[in-house]
Amino acid sequence: MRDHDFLFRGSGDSGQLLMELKGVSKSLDEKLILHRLNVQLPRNRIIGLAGRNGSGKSTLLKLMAGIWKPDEGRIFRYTKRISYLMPRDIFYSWMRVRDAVQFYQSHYQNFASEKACGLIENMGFDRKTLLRKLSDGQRELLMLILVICVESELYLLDEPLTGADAAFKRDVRRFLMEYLPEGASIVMATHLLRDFEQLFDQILFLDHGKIVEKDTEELRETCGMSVEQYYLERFRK
Ligand SMILES: Nc1ncnc2c1ncn2[C@@H]1O[C@H](COP(=O)(O)OP(=O)(O)OP(=O)(O)O)[C@@H](O)[C@H]1O
Repeated sequence: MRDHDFLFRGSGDSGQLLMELKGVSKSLDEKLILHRLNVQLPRNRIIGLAGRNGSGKSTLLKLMAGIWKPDEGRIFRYTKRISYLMPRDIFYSWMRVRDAVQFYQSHYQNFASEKACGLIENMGFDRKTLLRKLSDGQRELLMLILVICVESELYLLDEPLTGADAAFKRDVRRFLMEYLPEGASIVMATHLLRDFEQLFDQILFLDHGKIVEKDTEELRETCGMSVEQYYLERFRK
């Protein structure tokens, strides 16, 4: 297997795949960001996406989401039910929690309103609160709840949590395990490897435009390393 190839072990059956990238390259402002990537996204996996600042994580997620097109190569999507959470939310500051819910209700046919309202209440949100009065962590959590409640098969999450405290992150891990629709997959770009590695089945590291894939269980068992330790070793230079 070439270093930049990510091939899910035992796969090859596109029926079990949600997406496949073949030879995908992308340049921005004439700078090569992603170079001939081969990526397969299977069902029922939580996949971390890691790499240094500027390594191309957001670029890759935008390509997967169909927001940007590759310069070279092809992306095969085997599902149309893809939800993308961008790193910054798009809501106006005059909006309240209930307006954000309504925005999702009116924009996404497959938005599970009842589930969203229940979760929002369970997580302690008041529907009347102005979004600008929420803390960064609360706002991130709200956006995550809304996006997970769009019933999808693939969730592309671009740094969903940056301002969350430890207890919050624990709640979010539980929330993702519990409320992710059956068989759905997540690709989550994050710098918070220590916080989320227990959640990840696999991890994709972006390194100089290429991808290195690791099975997290294998890393722990065979190499005796956590994802974060591996990352620090590999990206030391
Ligand atoms: N719209 C754009 N136009 C030109 N260059 C861009 C654009 N967006 C990103 N870039 C550049 O592409 C490279 C990859 O950016 P990207 O945002 O994908 O990285 P990232 O891994 O998500 O970074 P971070 O971890 O800091 O969020 C960076 O060098 C960035 O400056």
